[in-house]
Amino acid sequence: MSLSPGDRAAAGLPDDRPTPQVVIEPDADRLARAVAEALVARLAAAQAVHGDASVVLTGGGIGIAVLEHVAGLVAEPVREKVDWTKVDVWWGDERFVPGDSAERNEGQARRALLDALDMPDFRVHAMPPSDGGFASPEEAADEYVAELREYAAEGADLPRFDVLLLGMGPEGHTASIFPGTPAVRDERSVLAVRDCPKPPPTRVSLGFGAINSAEEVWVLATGEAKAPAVARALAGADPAEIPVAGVRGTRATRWLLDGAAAAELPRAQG
Ligand SMILES: O=C(O)[C@H](O)[C@@H](O)[C@H](O)[C@H](O)COP(=O)(O)O
Repeated sequence: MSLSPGDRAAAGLPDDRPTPQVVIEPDADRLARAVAEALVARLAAAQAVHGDASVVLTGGGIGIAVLEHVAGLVAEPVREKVDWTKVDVWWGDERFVPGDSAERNEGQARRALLDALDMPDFRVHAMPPSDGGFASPEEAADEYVAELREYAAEGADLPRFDVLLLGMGPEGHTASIFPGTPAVRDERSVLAVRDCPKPPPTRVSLGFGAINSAEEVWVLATGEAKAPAVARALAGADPAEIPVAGVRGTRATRWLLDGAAAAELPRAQG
């Protein structure tokens, strides 16, 4: 019998998920290009098995750069094997600001890629904006819980996530789970986040339960400012202090780094 990671933890058993893999590209642009190619291949493979595919997007510089590179691949149809009408797009976190704000991860992703794809609206699962009919981030989080459930298999709360992309901050935050905040110990799949140290302060985020349900979790990091947190996370830091240390896919966890972000890893990893 195979136990879920949560059941294993409750039974005091060690985590049996695959060891994280580290991939290092020389610079941010080559990293974004390599991740874009890997993402297209992963989504095509998921469609070959399931008929459809799903990806969870992140905001942040490298997350959006990856989408721009995917848009470049889409423009080269010979290389592109994804049926974008059969890809569900979710978000790992979102800023609770008006829908037309430049701060929205959704808007950035639309401009970088989604607007260029022929995707049906029902496949694009943006987290609600502050002017979207939900008075608070708590209500917006509840709405996202309901949307996730609607796309889940019978009896489940979460749909299948084939790939979940995450950025990270220099202090180790990921999605909108920040060090030392209540979110690090919150079991719910979607969280309202207030007083976020990185502006804007009010956000909606997936929690660890939802993030770690993904088949593959890909952590993207570039630049020397991220190097200390990358090294601490991969050395097994407490997720309450370095939240990105707490992310794991059920089938794979990949740390996709540029040389600067990998600079403080021990030789065997870097
Ligand atoms: O809403 C956000 O701010 C992001 O989702 C956040 O988690 C981001 O991915 C990291 O802060 C990395 O951002 P950079 O790649 O821009 O450093």
